[in-house]
Amino acid sequence: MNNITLIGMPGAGKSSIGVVLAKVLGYQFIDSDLIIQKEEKRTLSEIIEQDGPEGFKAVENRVNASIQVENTVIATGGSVVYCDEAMQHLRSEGVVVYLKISLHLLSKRLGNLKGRGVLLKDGQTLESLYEERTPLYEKYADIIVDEEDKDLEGSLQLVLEALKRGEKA
Ligand SMILES: Nc1ncnc2c1ncn2[C@@H]1O[C@H](COP(=O)(O)OP(=O)(O)O)[C@@H](O)[C@H]1O
Ligand SMILES: O=C(O)C1=C[C@@H](OP(=O)(O)O)[C@@H](O)[C@H](O)C1
Ligand SMILES: [Mg+2]
Repeated sequence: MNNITLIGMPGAGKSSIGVVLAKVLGYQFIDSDLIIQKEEKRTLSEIIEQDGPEGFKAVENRVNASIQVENTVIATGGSVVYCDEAMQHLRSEGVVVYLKISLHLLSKRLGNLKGRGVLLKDGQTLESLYEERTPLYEKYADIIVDEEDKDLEGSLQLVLEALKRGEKA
């Protein structure tokens, strides 16, 4: 209960903002990507390579749906919004914050998508992935924080302010 779950595109800052957010609030921090790796005893890229995108989503759903923590900031992987059971669970255990970043900024921030292990269909562009996922992030978000063009500290402040206001999407 009382968890803060961060969702958003890969590179939006869920992992890097999440750990500092937890420090500021006196919360614990977990990154569900790291839990997946620990439980599977494989890296994310190994899981994607060996099990394919659908296999990875099944693992991602199972692991995220079984997270049991309190007063914890949870940084999820960008593809968790394909996992409805996991998202319903995370929503029931606290507030879900969508870290929104513009496609323009994201393209500048992200280098090699494949190298980062992003779940792309063959030939899919970042733009098409962004369009596919945006409605899903919006659907599951209680709060949407637009990072605009802030640095990490600036984005963190925006998240803290939004949480304080308790803005509902
Ligand atoms: N305003 C910002 N908010 C968050 N991260 C930022 C920001 N500006 C630059 N970055 C950089 O973008 C990257 C975000 O990566 P990461 O935290 O791994 O994202 P995610 O977990 O959402 O994939 C980091 O290298 C971080 O330093
Ligand atoms: O968006 C994606 O398809 C993915 C994002 C990654 O996490 P980050 O969002 O933390 O980069 C990781 O879960 C996996 O490689 C797939
Ligand atoms: Mg991350």
